[in-house]
Amino acid sequence: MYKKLVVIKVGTNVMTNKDNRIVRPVLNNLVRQIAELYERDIMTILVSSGSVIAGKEVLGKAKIEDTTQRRQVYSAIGQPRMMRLYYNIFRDYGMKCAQVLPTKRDFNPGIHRDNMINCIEGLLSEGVIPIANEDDAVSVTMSMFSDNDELATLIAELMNADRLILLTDIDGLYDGHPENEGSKVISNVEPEEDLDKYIENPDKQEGEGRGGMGSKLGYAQLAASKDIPCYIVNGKKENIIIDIVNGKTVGTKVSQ
Ligand SMILES: Nc1ncnc2c1ncn2[C@@H]1O[C@H](COP(=O)(O)OP(=O)(O)O)[C@@H](O)[C@H]1O
Ligand SMILES: N[C@@H](CCC(=O)OP(=O)(O)O)C(=O)O
Repeated sequence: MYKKLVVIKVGTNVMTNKDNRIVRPVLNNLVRQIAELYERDIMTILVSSGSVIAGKEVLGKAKIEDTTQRRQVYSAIGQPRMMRLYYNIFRDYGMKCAQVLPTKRDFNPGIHRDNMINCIEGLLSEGVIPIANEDDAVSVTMSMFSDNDELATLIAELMNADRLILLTDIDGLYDGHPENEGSKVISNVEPEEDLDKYIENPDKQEGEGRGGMGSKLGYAQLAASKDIPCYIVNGKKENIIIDIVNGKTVGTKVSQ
């Protein structure tokens, strides 16, 4: 069995370059660190975005006009591509991974929730890394998470994780516009702190992910309020996950 459980969420922006192409070395680097944790008996549940952008890479500009249907189609094409990438990289590290695609209603108390716990527990007990993403192919409006930061927080809570790590494309939460020279990363945040004034509204194109720093911080604070320390850190940095687990001060830590 394992000693600790960590939930790691990787956003679309982390795994793509400025042309919105998926950068494989970023995924390699992520899996390398998960494999290192595994050797230390720390199991990971990976929550990975990327299916929409992976589908867009294949299909290009779609003829479908309805934005919901377009997202469903991109994701249905992209999700198996993401899993093929992960499957191959995990195999290179001598590890196994598996796919879990929940919708929001699966978290309501009841049989779906119990089944999901059962499956994830089974995978972890076999040393298999569960990779979760929202089931974008079937979840629309009511059954959608606001974004994968919400999914990661719900999974961390569901599985009593010891830590939640939200990998993004920036060093943490800044105390001003991230591009202003004077802005600095806030190292520690408490669950009840109101930091809305620091959040810049996102301007995202289709496939570039959902949410934004505001919702990320909100979910990090929610996890922290349930006694799960959460880290908002730059997933493009080489050893960021290992640094957190080794107790280094990196990015923004949200905790009680
Ligand atoms: N105060 C802030 N500090 C840091 N980032 C911020 C802030 N306000 C807005 N942002 C934006 O939030 C983005 C990260 O959120 P998001 O795009 O949702 O990431 P992800 O795709 O990883 O979930 C950053 O790239 C940055 O442009
Ligand atoms: N489920 C979607 C991503 C949704 C999402 O939350 O994206 P992001 O803000 O990049 O974490 C996908 O796989 O493309």
